[in-house]
Amino acid sequence: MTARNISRFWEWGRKIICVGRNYADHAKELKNAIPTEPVLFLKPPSAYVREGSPILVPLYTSNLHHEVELGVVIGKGGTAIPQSNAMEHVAGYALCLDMTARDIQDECKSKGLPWTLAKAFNTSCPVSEFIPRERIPDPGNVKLWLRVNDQLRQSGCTSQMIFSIPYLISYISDFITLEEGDLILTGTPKGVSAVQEHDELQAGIEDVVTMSFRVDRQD
Ligand SMILES: O=C([O-])CC(=O)C(=O)O
Ligand SMILES: [Mg+2]
Repeated sequence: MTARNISRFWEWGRKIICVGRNYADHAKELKNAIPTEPVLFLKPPSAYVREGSPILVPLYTSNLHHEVELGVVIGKGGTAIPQSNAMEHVAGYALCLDMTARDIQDECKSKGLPWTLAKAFNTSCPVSEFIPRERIPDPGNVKLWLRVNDQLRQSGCTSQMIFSIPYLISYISDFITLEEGDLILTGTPKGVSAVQEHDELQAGIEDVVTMSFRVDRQD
């Protein structure tokens, strides 16, 4: 029997926990209040898409947005993890996109309904290759960027996060047990905008990784 390899965590079928409004500049651009506690939502493992496969625009949206985010891959599970030990639970990182049907999210927000169809559809979580934690010694200070058809749309630094990675791991694990292979999306900086069929998205963590995805309409 071969041991499972964390570097293909997206094949493990574990959960994807997303943090929203973790950058003040992004909360402001969508006219949301700055949160006093992390805003959490989930994506299913079927949301994963890897380079080489397209991001598919759901048929029900006419305003699909990109959100570039640092993803944290859990290496050691736990419940009620103290902040002081939190980084021992991290196996590594991945650059992620939190693809969002903004029109559907707006409708859900105004009706007080959950964001599931806005956030959790197939291909709503493009991910880069796995980045072992040694390659990002200070995850609280890395630059993220995203370009659409070679135009810079998002550029931010994880130092702008409202809630730090150790805080998020500790907070989430108080309510949702973290398991090896889980992924935490840590929120997006400002600059989110719409993408169309045939667009090319390129994103990167400065000096660490780049990835590219094409946008296609669903048949
Ligand atoms: O949809 C939103 O604005 C919330 C979110 O995911 C983020 O801030 O990254
Ligand atoms: Mg997001």
